Amino acid sequence: MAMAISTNLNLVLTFCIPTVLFLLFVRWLKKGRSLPPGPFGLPLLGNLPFLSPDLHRCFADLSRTYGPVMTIRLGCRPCVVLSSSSAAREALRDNDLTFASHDVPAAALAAFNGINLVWNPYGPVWRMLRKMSVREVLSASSLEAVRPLRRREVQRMVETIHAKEGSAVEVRELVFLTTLSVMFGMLWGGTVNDEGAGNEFKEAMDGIMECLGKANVSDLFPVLAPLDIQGVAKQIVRFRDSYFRVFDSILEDRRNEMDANEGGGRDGKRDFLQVMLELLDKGGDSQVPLKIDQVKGVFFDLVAGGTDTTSTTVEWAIAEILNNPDIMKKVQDELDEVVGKNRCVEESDIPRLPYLNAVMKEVFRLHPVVPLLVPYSPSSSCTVGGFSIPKGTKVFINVWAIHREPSVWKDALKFEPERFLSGNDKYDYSGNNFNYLTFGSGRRICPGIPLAENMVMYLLASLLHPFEWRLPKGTEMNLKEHFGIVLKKDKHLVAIPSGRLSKTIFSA
Ligand code: HEM
Repeated sequence: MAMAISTNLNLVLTFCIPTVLFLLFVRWLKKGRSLPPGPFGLPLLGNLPFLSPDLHRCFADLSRTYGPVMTIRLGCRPCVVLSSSSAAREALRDNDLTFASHDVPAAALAAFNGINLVWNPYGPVWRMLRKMSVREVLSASSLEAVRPLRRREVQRMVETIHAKEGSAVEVRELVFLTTLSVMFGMLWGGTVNDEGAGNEFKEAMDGIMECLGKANVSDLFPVLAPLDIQGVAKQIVRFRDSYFRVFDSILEDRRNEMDANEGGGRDGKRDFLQVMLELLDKGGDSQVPLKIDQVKGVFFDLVAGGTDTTSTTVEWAIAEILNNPDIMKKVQDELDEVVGKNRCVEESDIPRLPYLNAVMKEVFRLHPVVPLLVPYSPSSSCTVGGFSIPKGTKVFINVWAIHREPSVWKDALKFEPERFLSGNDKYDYSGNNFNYLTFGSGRRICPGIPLAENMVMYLLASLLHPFEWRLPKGTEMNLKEHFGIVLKKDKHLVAIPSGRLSKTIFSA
């Protein structure tokens, strides 16, 4: 009897399991048939074993074989990569409402479920949070109101560099701390240096960004997400909690100040924190209630979204300029002509620096720091390039590849700011020119464009007007990229500054 049961069990194991696996495989293949073409992958693992870590490059190479609308299987998940301007236009303009929500990675879901801007689905909460951020922080009038703050922080950076003349400086770190201070100042009047909050916040933010950048089994095999096999969800929640603690202490200080000033803000100013707290006390705007966690989520988005991107762009710019001495000379000649040698650059000089502006545009083209944008998740099935894309597919838009398309960009791989000097108007940041999409397009286009444009120009001018830069002896320029949510330099740029203007103008 026992032997008969064991034989039956063996039969089941020998025939049924392979049959079930085979049927699952056939279903998986059939399901994929209506999707755009793409490289053949392995069952379960998909194309994972064959992809290189530089996803933007790897996707660009594959799209030359499989076309501008291509399927890639990341583990169990079929994803679609769009690599041409016409495919991007079809998604982000012709199907803008369908492409109005981002795909939410498992780690982001664990830490920010519904509380921030980037990963909130399109709808009333997202609209309210975005409206608040633009109106109170990123609009022209809000930015104008904090011009002195940017001036103070940029001057601080210049002083720091003066103190380090002749020694090696890590450019990105300096610029990062400056942009972080600007963001802190704009949001709640803090700075990185004089508040203990600065370092703790930075640590928590770095931790969260690192977790978000990890290849997470939970994203590749969503059925396994509840197990959190690598512990990424657990880690990110720990970092988020430590960010929340920093925020709570800032909040408590502000509440105390408000009580002491009978509801008024710090020094009578209404910064973003103040506005959000007043709104919170009112219970939200007329349609949507606001929760304290959403205030924390949006703060995080603005700081994280504004600092890494800006400082990485400036680092790429200085690297390219150092690599092209002619361009360095043209930038400095323009600065000397417009600003002169007897005063510091001011923000008001920026509109009169067309060559530097062209340099910035060329950096945005050749080194778009968000190379695949923030991946999308179509809210219903749709058609792009004649292929159907099912609802909920993760869709990447390879801006990095679009910006290097040889039929659009002459000498596409060359760093050539001059291309933006004639016909400059053709390439702005509105997201209407689908050959040039550094800030994305459509409903999710970056809301920080005016600040980003202003900061990149002001920082570059303030690095290049007062200083000459050279590489440390025995080092060579390395323009290799390191793929991540933000496309960084593989090795951070280290350069040596030396003064080119009289120091007395900086103490004036
Ligand atoms: C060089 C600087 C910057 C670049 C290249 C950049 C690029 C981008 C890109 C590509 C997106 C995604 C767009 C899409 O999904 O189509 C984005 C979204 C976003 N950016 Fe920026 N950004 C920069 C600076 C800033 C700044 C300074 C802020 C604010 C302080 C900011 C805040 C945001 C936010 C909140 C989102 C999410 C918007 C949403 O989902 O509705 N960014 N950015």
